Amino acid sequence: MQNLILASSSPRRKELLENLHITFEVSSSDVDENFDPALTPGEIVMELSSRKARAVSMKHQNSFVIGADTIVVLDEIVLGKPKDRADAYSMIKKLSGKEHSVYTGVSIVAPENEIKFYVKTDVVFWELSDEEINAYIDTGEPFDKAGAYGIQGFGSMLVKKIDGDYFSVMGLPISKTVRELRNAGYVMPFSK
Ligand SMILES: Cc1cn([C@H]2C[C@H](O)[C@@H](COP(=O)(O)OP(=O)(O)OP(=O)(O)O)O2)c(=O)[nH]c1=O
Repeated sequence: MQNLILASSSPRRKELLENLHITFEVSSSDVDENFDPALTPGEIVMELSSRKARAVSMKHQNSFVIGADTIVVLDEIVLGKPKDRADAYSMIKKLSGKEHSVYTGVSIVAPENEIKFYVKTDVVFWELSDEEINAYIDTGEPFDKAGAYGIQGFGSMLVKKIDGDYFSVMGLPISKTVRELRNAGYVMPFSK
């Protein structure tokens, strides 16, 4: 029986994997999320996802461990999670009326190998009034999310257009993740 572990504290990533009705454990560990500013966005999210997966893999040998990391990039500036309300306001204000890219990196540490990849999705926000931005922050939704919004919640109202993978914006490109899990040697049981 192969053991699958999601190395993440994100409820969204857990939900996306649960949709497949496969058995897995959740185990996360704190890793240093600082990165070399010379890296490209794709390299950043692959490096951070790999740190998360490798940290958990050290405690669970012979398992398939999935780590992921999501960032928002606007005009080459990386937006992570907002520190406070003012930071959330400033991020959403910058995103208003513009296109940005969401990068999610995934790393699968398998017993024999490690596979890393990233998915880039372009998202366009409506032009937002200060009132709309403040009302959105009042929902409390921005605080644990890269770019200070969640496309799957109230944040869906901010989004005019998306080009790419919706699930990747939510935090895990589930379809490509499954394909790469198979490539890493994991046998997908399509049972309930
Ligand atoms: C842009 C966007 C991000 N997010 C979330 C996905 C991630 O959970 C979070 C980015 O932070 P991450 O550091 O990628 O992940 P995390 O700290 O939530 O969880 P862990 O490191 O334990 O895996 O932002 C959404 O839920 N919806 C969105 O639309």
